[in-house]
Amino acid sequence: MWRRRVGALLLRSPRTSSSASSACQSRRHHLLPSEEPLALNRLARLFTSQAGSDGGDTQKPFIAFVLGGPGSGKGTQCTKIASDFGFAHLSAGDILRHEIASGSEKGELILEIIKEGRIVPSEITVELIRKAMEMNNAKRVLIDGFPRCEENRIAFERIVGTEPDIVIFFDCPEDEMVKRLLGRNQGRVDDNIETIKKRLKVFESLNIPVVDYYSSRGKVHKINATGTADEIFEAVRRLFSSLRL
Ligand SMILES: Nc1ncnc2c1ncn2[C@@H]1O[C@H](COP(=O)(O)OP(=O)(O)OP(=O)(O)O)[C@@H](O)[C@H]1O
Ligand SMILES: O=c1ccn([C@@H]2O[C@H](COP(=O)(O)O)[C@@H](O)[C@H]2O)c(=O)[nH]1
Ligand SMILES: [Mg+2]
Repeated sequence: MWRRRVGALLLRSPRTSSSASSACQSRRHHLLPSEEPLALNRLARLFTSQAGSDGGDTQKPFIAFVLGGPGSGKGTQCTKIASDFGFAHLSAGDILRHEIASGSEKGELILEIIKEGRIVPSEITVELIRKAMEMNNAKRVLIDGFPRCEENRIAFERIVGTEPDIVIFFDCPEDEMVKRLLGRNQGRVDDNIETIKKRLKVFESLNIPVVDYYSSRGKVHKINATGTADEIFEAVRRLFSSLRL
């Protein structure tokens, strides 16, 4: 049942991508039509490998997108959710930084984009996330810091063939986010005031529309991200305890 739906979604023409692509990246970054059957095969493997004890039927993982501005505390809260609620934590930013560290040609392109606070082409990020999901083979997945823009969202839904079950949105004032980022001290190339300003602009103009889209579909859970990490996690804990996982 699930795989049939995946197939239908993958074979669907990308109806909305042309209008969304200009808002995020140029169209040359879309998957070529000839690549789609390959994606379908890979995806069939992904969800076939998750057959549970329900007679071998494929089982879709529970997916939570975790969104919020730079420094809103997504990574901090995801670590806690993963540990208390048994989720795999896939940070899109970490996955991209891992690709940079691998020394690949793709990594060089990613590094230049991250330094400028821009958004990496959708097919690069979605493919890396898809691979990470396949390797994790988890039944509950947090996807931290993705999708960054409408084009990312559409590419994920088309290539992975599903929507998130829920979207967590950490709502934090800009001055607090800037303070946290400048104090993070993890040697990130984008934790400097020039890049932070660009990231905040990109967040407002491209990421908020994704939150609005999922709000209109009733999927967004907004969490006040001010206060201590433990105080915020109390609200997060209440939410996750109320979910039927
Ligand atoms: N509630 C909080 N109060 C104060 N500092 C916090 C809080 N939550 C996280 N931090 C700190 O703020 C910094 C940014 O947090 P974190 O890395 O979790 O944010 P993020 O949303 O993942 O950021 P990015 O989008 O840049 O990856 C870290 O140094 C973290 O320890
Ligand atoms: O889906 C994504 C996620 C991240 N990026 C780029 O990486 C940096 C850092 O991301 P964090 O989530 O803050 O770790 C972000 O500013 C983007 O440049 C991306 O392009 N797409
Ligand atoms: Mg983070």
